[in-house]
Amino acid sequence: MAVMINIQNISKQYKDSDSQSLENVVLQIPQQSVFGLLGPNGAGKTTLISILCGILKPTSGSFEIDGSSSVQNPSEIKNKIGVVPQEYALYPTLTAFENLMYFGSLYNVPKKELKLKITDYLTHLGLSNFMHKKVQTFSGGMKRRVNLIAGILHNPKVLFLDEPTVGVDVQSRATIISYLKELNKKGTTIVYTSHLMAEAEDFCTDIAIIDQGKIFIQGTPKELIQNTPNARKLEEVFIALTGKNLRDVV
Ligand SMILES: Nc1ncnc2c1ncn2[C@@H]1O[C@H](COP(=O)(O)OP(=O)(O)OP(=O)(O)O)[C@@H](O)[C@H]1O
Repeated sequence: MAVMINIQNISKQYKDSDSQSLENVVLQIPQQSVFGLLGPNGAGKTTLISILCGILKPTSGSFEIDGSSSVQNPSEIKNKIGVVPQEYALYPTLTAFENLMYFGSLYNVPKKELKLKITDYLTHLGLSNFMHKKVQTFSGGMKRRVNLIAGILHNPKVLFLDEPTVGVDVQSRATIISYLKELNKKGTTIVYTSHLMAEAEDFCTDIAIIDQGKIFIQGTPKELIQNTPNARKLEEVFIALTGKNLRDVV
């Protein structure tokens, strides 16, 4: 197995917190996998993804992406990854096209190439008729699709998505997942978080279940189901490992 992301003993404790949000996380994410990072609320998924994207610094530990080290070559990593955050990162008063021209220019994609790409991606994701409309008039599903395009304009080798289908209708979700599958087929490694177990079971080639900052288990959906007594689907594996207790914290 060729490894795309190698995570070595990452721990994270936020400044104002008395417990660790990640504790000695060790993970290997295979090249060209669709890797699902699953866990209950507060498990540490966003924290881990934010560290891998360079948005947060770990308290200890390091990682490599495509052979580039987070300690020695963080700027090399920046060019290899794309990020689709949970919150919309779009300017509401700009059009979809203007938003994407802005995000593409941050990665120095040449203007002519950028225009062609934006038109192509918006068309593929069913938004060709809305290209020049302001994003503030868009539905949640339309914003999610523009948010996704913003993360892939520079052809990243690895794409991180934090709950890319949250709050969207069935149609938008199907469009997003099938587009991501196409990207993956062409070579992009995808790391994604979700609370939707059926979606993850269908979409992911590999899964890690995280809870209270620790990785519990890693494997293909099939392996995880086969290795859990009486489980027929991923949701049952998830409940068997993480329990039924609510994870509300204030
Ligand atoms: N900025 C912060 N300061 C202090 N603690 C934080 C901060 N951000 C997250 N935490 C804590 O770190 C832990 C992990 O949070 P994180 O957001 O990574 O979980 P998550 O798995 O992404 O949850 P969700 O599914 O709700 O998005 C939680 O206990 C959370 O309260």
